[in-house]
This record gives sequence, C-alpha cells and structure tokens, in this order.
Amino acid sequence: MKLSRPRVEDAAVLDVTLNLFAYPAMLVAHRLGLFRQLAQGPRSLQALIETMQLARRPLEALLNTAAALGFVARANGVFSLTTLAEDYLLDTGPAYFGYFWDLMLDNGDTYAAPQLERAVRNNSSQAYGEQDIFRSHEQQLEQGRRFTRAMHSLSMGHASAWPRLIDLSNHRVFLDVGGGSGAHAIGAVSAWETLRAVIYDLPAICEMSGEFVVPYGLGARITSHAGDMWMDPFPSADLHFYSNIFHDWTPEKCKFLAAKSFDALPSGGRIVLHEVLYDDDKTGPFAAAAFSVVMLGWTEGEQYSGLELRSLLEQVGFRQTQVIPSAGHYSLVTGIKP
Ligand SMILES: C[S@@+](CC[C@H](N)C(=O)[O-])C[C@H]1O[C@@H](n2cnc3c(N)ncnc32)[C@H](O)[C@@H]1O
Repeated sequence: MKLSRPRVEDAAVLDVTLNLFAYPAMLVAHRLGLFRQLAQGPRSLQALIETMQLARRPLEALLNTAAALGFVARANGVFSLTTLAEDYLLDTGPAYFGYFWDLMLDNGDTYAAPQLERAVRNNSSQAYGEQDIFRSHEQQLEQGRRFTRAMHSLSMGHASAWPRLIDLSNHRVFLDVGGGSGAHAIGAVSAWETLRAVIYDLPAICEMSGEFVVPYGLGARITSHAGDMWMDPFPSADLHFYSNIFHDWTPEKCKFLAAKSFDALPSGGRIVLHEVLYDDDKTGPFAAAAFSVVMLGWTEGEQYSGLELRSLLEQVGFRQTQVIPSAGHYSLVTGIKP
C-alpha cells in the first residue's frame, strides 16, 4: 500500500470519541460531590484524595477534565472552583444546574449508543421505556418532580436574563404555558412589577409548582391553572410565554399552539417563545443540532430556526415578529396580535 496523508487532520473525529468520556465524567464528578468539596476552599490533590477516598489517577483525570472544560482552576498543584462552577454547580448558586445533570444520570440510556440508534431507526423517543414522558409524570409523581426540578435547573439562569431584553410594561398577565416549576414566571414578575403570572400545566405539575415559587416570596403574584393545552381553554392573559415547549412537538402541533394563543390573546397581546434556535440555514450552532438529538430520545420534537418560528407565528396572524438573542444558547421569538 502507498502511504497517503489525509487532506485534513483528525482532531474532529478523535473529539467525537473523547467527548463520549469527558462529558459523562463531569456527571460523575457531580455525583461524587467533587464540586461540593471544592466549595469549601482550594484543595491540593493530596487533600482531595484523602477526603474523597479516591485513587490519584481517576481523581486527577476528573479534575483535569473539569479544568479543561472551565469548571475548575489548577494553579501550583491546588484546585479551586471557577465562577462558572460556583454559579451553576453548587446548590447555593443562583442557577444550580445539578438537578438537570441528575436527570441525565438517572436516564443514561437516552444517550447510550444502542438506544440512540433505536431512536434514530424508529423515530421514537426512548426515555422512560418509550412512554409519553408528560403522561408518565402525571402517574409517577416522583419522576415528574425530578423532571420539573431539572427543568427549573436549566431555566432559572435564563429566567433572570431574558425578561430584561423585551419591554413588557404594557402587559398585565403572563401565561407560562407548560410552565413547569414556573421558573420563567418567577423571572418575568421579578423584572416587571406590573405583571402577575399564571403557570399553566398538567394537574400534577401544577400541584408542585408552589414548591418552587414560594421560596421566592412570589406566591401572591404567581398562581397556577391546571389544564391540558391540547384540549382545555387557556385562562385570560395578554402575554403567552412558551419556553422549551415548541421543541417538544412537531411543526403541526406547534402551529396548533400558536394559533390557539392567537385566538385567546386580545388585540395588542404578545406571544414569546424561548428556545435554542438553529441558524436560519441550519448549518449550526452545535447546541441546536445536539439539542435536536436530545429531543429524539425524549419527545416527538426538534429544535427550530428563528426563521421557521417567525414564519409559523406570522402564518397564524401574529405581526411585528422578531428574534432576540438571549443568554447562552437561548433566544426569544416574539410577535404581537394586531
Ligand atoms: C420541557 S418542559 C418545559 C418547562 C418550562 N417551560 C421551562 O422551560 O422550564 C415541558 C412542560 O410542558 C408541560 N406539558 C406537557 N404536555 C402538556 C399539556 N398537554 N398541557 C399542559 N402542559 C403540558 C410539561 O408538564 C412540562 O412542564
């Protein structure tokens, strides 16, 4: 055989392999309490070996991976948490993400290659043994609570960011459709004094939403309304908000929801969608493509582009539609009913 040199280097193909290990390693570090240990102050490797009762080799591999991903700083043999880890990986932080990682740890099947292959071949979700996840939550309350807590984990940081990017001063009632823990209702009413909010979700989830809202002292301004968005009417509101909802469903079902909101809103009412968006030509970003793969395992939905969601809102009658980039990988898509 003649030796021929590849035209490009192999980093991208090796990265696919390496990331199979690096990302779950952070879930393992989280489960072992590594970030909690470092919350007590900078620690040497030796001190961590002793307190965590782990051998040097695996512990250092976890720490160095955490350092490479920006969660831990290593200086002169001493490890400490970065701001990123303090804010997102400690349950005392403003936007603790750990419950989302717990959900991933509990449902490792959804990102294991055999299940992913089945999801791809059959175009069917795999979580909870291929059951409809939201119906399961109505029957398995602890499962519903863990999921709702995970969504709260994902959403609280964003809920403190997006409400400042859009003028809601003319609105009075914020309907958080599929609102779960009410994370976004908490963010919206905290930013806009004149707003009150209603969390609209399935009955079992509405019953637990108070657990999340009350600690913020917002029980008087945020109520819940149990209903099924496919068949029950929406309570009266002049602002409909959907976060991580459209990506759960097919384009036809998204259009149904947009039209239902259009019919329910008064003239001047607003719809806001909060999603991780594809670029309009779907060449990226990576986060939207990867999130679509997550949706394969959990739901019947996928990520959409800003162009797709704007056009969907316009098809049902909304005007003045716009896309507003928000925190991290998230954006808002909004429109007004004329
Ligand atoms: C992916 S979670 C999003 C939660 C929240 N909006 C957030 O971003 O944190 C989807 C939510 O939709 C709710 N949901 C699913 N089907 C529903 C239905 N038929 N009617 C009302 N809510 C529903 C679920 O219970 C869940 O709380």
